[in-house]
Amino acid sequence: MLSTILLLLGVAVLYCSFNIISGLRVNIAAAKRSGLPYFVIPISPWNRIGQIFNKIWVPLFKKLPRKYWQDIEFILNTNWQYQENHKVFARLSDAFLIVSPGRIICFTENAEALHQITSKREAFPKPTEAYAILGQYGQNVVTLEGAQWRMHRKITSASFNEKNASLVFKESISQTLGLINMWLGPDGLGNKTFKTIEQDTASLMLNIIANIGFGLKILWPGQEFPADADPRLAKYATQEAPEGHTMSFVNALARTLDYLILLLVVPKWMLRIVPSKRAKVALEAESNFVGYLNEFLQDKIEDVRKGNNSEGLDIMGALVRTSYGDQPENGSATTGSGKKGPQIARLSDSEIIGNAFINIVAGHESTANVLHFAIVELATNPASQRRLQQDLDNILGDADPNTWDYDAKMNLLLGSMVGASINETLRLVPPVVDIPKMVSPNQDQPITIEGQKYLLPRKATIGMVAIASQRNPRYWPTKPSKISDAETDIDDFVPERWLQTESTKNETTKVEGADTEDLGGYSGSDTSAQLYRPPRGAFIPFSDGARACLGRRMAIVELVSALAVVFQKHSIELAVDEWANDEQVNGMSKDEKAKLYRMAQQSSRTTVKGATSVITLKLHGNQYVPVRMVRRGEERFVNWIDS
Ligand code: HEM
Repeated sequence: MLSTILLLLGVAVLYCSFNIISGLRVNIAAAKRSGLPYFVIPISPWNRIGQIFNKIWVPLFKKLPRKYWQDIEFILNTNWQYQENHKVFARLSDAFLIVSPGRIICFTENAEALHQITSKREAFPKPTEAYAILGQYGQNVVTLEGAQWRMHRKITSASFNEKNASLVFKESISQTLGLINMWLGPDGLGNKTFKTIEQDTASLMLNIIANIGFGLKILWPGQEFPADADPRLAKYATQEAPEGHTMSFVNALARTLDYLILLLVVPKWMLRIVPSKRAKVALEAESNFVGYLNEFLQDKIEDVRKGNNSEGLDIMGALVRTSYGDQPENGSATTGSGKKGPQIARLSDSEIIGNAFINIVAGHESTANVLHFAIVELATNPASQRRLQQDLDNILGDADPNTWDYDAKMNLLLGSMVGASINETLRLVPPVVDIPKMVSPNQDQPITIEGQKYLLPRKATIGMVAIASQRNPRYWPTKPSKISDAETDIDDFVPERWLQTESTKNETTKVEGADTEDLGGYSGSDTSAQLYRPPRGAFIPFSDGARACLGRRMAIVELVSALAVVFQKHSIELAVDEWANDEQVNGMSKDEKAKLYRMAQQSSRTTVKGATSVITLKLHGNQYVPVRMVRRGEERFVNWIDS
């Protein structure tokens, strides 16, 4: 008996070893054919099990002679895209392959290559398995490919139009005024240190998408539920758990997002039995959140059946109408099943919930991260903050934000330091650092870099390392760094670089076989015509092509309005409490204050460098940059530092 077990084990080990070795040989041969530099690694950096057992196999791998791992040591760090970014490509090549027995990954930061990849959706589709985490509550426009994706994209994109962008502008202004009230405190004077800027910007963006996208009114502390609002929506608004729930809607969503990976990776039955507080909170949050979404779905079905229409993007209404309305939504007409007559595409309830979930998540976390980093960077770089305020004075004067006109002001703001600061933040700390694609399984695909053709192996995964091309000095105007001994300021926050318009580097090469179908969503440029235009492919914080971000115009409008409202009448300063209290600061000379602020600037820059990418790039754990909001004219530092 024992010998049979041993024999079977031996055969299994031999079979696995054979598969590993032959897989590696096939992949190395394909990598050689590609013409790109390649590096061999025993376990793919995108292998989930490899990631979990990182601490075991990596030290073993490093026991091999240095020459086998020194070039690719960076890849063993899961946060390398943000920490190393362009430096890796400068050392290795604009595009290179990482070859393991199970997979080939092509990492590239080359703008020409990135432009070709995003322009040809069928040759370079999405590797849908990488999106499993976002499909937990139902398949949706982010997690699908092919004909199903096309159907979801057409249905969801209908709401993202320019008419709704002006509603987003209005709502963002009103919500940001609510946030400012909270930051200034009950006496309205501000100048108190707060450490919650990341959570607060997340609340702001959640309030905006919940209201404008779903008609849900979430309240700031001290606000009351409007008397004329639909009473069915009151339960989403409160900070307390309403009847039938053990957590408020906002809390359930925030905790579900915190534990999204845990909820995906660990089976539910295991989470139920393990004696862990995290597991308990994760399950409670998820059950509350899914409960809210289901109740919301039922309310919307009732509305659609009664013919009630909501204002705004009404994303849930658009989704529900495809399945429960008489008329299919724009573009959802055919599934191409080959039967006579057009087939009406209908989303299942789980797909409706999946798309609602993805729009709430995608619609608030990324935008909140960008606003958070933009405010922190402007506090860290007072000269840029002052220049931004000058532009705001010229464009808006001291007009009440509630009277700002979208058509008259939006383009002016986009072409000013406001647009420049948003772009610079997206360049340096984009929420998505590495956008995954793959080579179609049918055949190898050619790409051209500087006139040279390369052949990307079929089925290879692609990492479009946006954050590296966005820090490649070849594509950007630079000057010597003012804050470090680096040769250029490419890694520094310098929004002023966007104000240089004389560049001629922006000619776009025509991509042969590029997609031509209009699949909805905003098709204009991400950057204002008044600002620097980098070469196509070098600036892709929202990705590009048919699968570019659906919400990019909405995000830009939210960010422009929020920054304009915050800085029109207020300044943001880094808090210095760690080194001196208010009384000590008041007694300091200018030189002493400048020295003090330099310490805060240094500390802020170090904290921002510690951001990590878990779904999106942000400050995880207990990291934060403490700041103060003050009324303009009452600054202690930012009205003169670095002048
Ligand atoms: C600054 C804010 C944002 C950034 C940087 C951003 C970035 C991105 C990126 C890089 C992608 C492509 C992801 C991939 O291919 O894997 C994407 C897709 C998407 N984003 Fe955004 N996003 C932002 C805000 C928003 C907002 C506000 C919404 C909606 C309200 C939204 C909805 C979506 C959707 C639905 C997709 C999937 C599109 C498709 O695959 O067809 N995003 N976003």
